Amino acid sequence: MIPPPAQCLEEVCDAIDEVNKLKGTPSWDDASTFDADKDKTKFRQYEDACDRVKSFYREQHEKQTVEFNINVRAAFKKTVRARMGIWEAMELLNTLVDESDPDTSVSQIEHLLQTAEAIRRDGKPEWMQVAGLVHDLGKLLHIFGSEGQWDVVGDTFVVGCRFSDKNIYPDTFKGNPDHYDPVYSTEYGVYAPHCGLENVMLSWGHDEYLYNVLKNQSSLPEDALYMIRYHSFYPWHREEAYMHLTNANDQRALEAVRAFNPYDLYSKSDDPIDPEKVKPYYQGLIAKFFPEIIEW
Ligand SMILES: O[C@H]1[C@H](O)[C@@H](O)[C@H](O)[C@@H](O)[C@H]1O
Ligand SMILES: [Fe+2]
Ligand SMILES: [Fe+2]
Repeated sequence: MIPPPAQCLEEVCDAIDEVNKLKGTPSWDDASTFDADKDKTKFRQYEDACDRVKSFYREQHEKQTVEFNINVRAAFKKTVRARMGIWEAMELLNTLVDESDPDTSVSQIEHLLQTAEAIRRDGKPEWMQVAGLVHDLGKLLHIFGSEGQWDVVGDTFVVGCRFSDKNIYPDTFKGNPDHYDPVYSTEYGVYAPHCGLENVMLSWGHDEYLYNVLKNQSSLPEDALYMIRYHSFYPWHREEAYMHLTNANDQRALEAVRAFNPYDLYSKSDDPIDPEKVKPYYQGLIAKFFPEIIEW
């Protein structure tokens, strides 16, 4: 049945939800029941974090300049770092211990599987399970030869305009030369008001890298790519910083990322998973959304 023409914004939104339901794209209103029983005060306690986490962020906040971000993107485009499939990439990543993360001591493959399994248990669509499965694979950058962990892991933020004090450890940006730049230190910096996040340079790391690798090498829907690209952008998706740079399209992205976040964060306390047990299931999903070999 063709729905009657919509009268107002609310009806337009309802109509979009209706179409999405038909397509199997979830509406994010009924996002997650998964985090209800989690004690959220146990996660992301940066004030109480160990020195490893604090010094990680000091270094990252001092070194992620506009200049670095322009150069690293140019270098990214020049080469293919490796050729391999998704599962192989997950196994390779397993050697990394993330210095920025106060909440997980499990290996990276386990974190990916815990995220995917939590999404699966909640009855979410296959593409979202896959987003969970791969979302941190960008951390491979560290194995391919990044400068350190500061250009791979951790929360992301905008470069090219004033650093928001909603970032964690905001004082540490005083060590970043951009903090004193006459343009980069202003509210809008190099950006026009509401230019949209796609036109904004986020600090370089596993989100930006993986998004760029997968956008042309998967059949994942746009919402999955938003989840990958913005999952570490806590100052935005949790603290609502940088809203002066977003446009209407980013609203959809925000809903998708917020729907994804509890699975990423709160599954860190779930029971361990044996990769071999779930491998056949996820290899089936991988085959649906990715070519056998990815150019990393
Ligand atoms: O420490 C964590 C970790 O590196 C995650 O992979 C990233 O997405 C988070 O934003 C960050 O806080
Ligand atoms: Fe991540
Ligand atoms: Fe994660």
